[in-house]
Amino acid sequence: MEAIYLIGFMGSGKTTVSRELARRLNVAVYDTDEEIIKMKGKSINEIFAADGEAKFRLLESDVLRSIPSNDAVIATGGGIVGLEENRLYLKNKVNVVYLHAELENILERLKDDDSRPLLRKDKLQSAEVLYSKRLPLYRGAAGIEIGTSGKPITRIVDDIIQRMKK
Ligand SMILES: Nc1ncnc2c1ncn2[C@@H]1O[C@H](COP(=O)(O)OP(=O)(O)OP(=O)(O)O)[C@@H](O)[C@H]1O
Ligand SMILES: O=C(O)C1=C[C@@H](O)[C@@H](O)[C@H](O)C1
Ligand SMILES: [Mg+2]
Repeated sequence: MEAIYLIGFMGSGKTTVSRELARRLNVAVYDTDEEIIKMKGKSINEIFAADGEAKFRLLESDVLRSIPSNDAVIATGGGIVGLEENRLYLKNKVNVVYLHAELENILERLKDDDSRPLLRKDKLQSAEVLYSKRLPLYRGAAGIEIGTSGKPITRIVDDIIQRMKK
């Protein structure tokens, strides 16, 4: 099976959906954020604070390329589409799924979660700017778009399985 790459904004459900989707398809699951956390032995907040976002992006790009592109579901970080080299890498993959959620839903999902350095409470205005900037990048990189607002995880997984190419 060609790997399924999940892309989308923070809180769109990539990590949550990837686990259930991999379980259903009986394949391995990877998460670029988790791989980076394991590699560095630090949280994303700590990596951003100590090394800066640019360094994190380089690591993320390396990690994306190190993950097998067969028999796997891959949850990516919300900012993976920031670098052109990653957009081009994903463009060549068959199953790139953009999980779409309205910003309003995202902020509600993440209101008690402070693990994302680019979505701090004092930065909500910039979240809107980032969301608008990223939207066309996700849509440009993905061959499949799945709406997630108001949908339970099992339904999102069903929708992906129905639309994936083998
Ligand atoms: N369809 C959904 N309905 C309701 N809550 C959801 C849905 N999808 C995800 N969530 C919740 O939103 C939160 C964030 O989800 P998750 O960590 O999977 O997002 P993510 O896309 O991996 O974000 P990031 O880019 O920051 O890694 C979790 O608490 C999760 O339970
Ligand atoms: O959207 C983003 O830029 C990010 C999303 C998360 O998955 C993490 O990769 C990190 O918090 C940055
Ligand atoms: Mg995630």
